[in-house]
Amino acid sequence: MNDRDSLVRLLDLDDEFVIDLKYATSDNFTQKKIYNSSECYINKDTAKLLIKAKEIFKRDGYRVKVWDVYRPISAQRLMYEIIPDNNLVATPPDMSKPIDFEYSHMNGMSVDITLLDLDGNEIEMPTEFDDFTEMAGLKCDKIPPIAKKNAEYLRDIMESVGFEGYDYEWWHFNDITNDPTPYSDIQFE
Ligand SMILES: C[C@@H](N)C(=O)N[C@H](C)C(=O)O
Ligand SMILES: [Zn+2]
Repeated sequence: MNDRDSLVRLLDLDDEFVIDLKYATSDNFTQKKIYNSSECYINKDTAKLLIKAKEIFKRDGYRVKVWDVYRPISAQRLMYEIIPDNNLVATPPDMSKPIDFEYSHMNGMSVDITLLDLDGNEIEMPTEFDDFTEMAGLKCDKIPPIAKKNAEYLRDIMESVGFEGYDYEWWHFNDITNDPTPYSDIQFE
């Protein structure tokens, strides 16, 4: 299987997700459009977990909005040049050396998501997407109670299906269930 074969277009598997790929617009922290396509691609096994979570959210009266999943290595490099802090933007790999692959956006195994109510409004969360302040971490004691409760609910459901939440960003989840596939640099058109 080549790198491309492990990725699928999320909406081809399930059309109930709301896709709002921020990096396909200039409305993101880089202030540049860094993806050519606004389609969301994801590792096909990670997609199964995300669909499982979506079913639970749906039962509870929410929809899932997806801000980012697969991210080409070159996009990761560009982001890291702007914020060179591995806690906030993962350090891009040196592909000339042997690598132990992990879950990552660069193999479509990390997802950045939030929840919408049934009217399509984002529910209250601790911060906006890619707000790189301490408020984005669920351990921050300044988060308003409703936002904290919502973000903990999001995390608890995601963890119940096989993702792991991330201490620095309430919206980011890693697939810790499936074997990591290689990173790739595919620009979807
Ligand atoms: C940039 C932000 N949305 C994000 O995904 N950060 C994590 C740490 C990453 O780059 O993998
Ligand atoms: Zn992320």
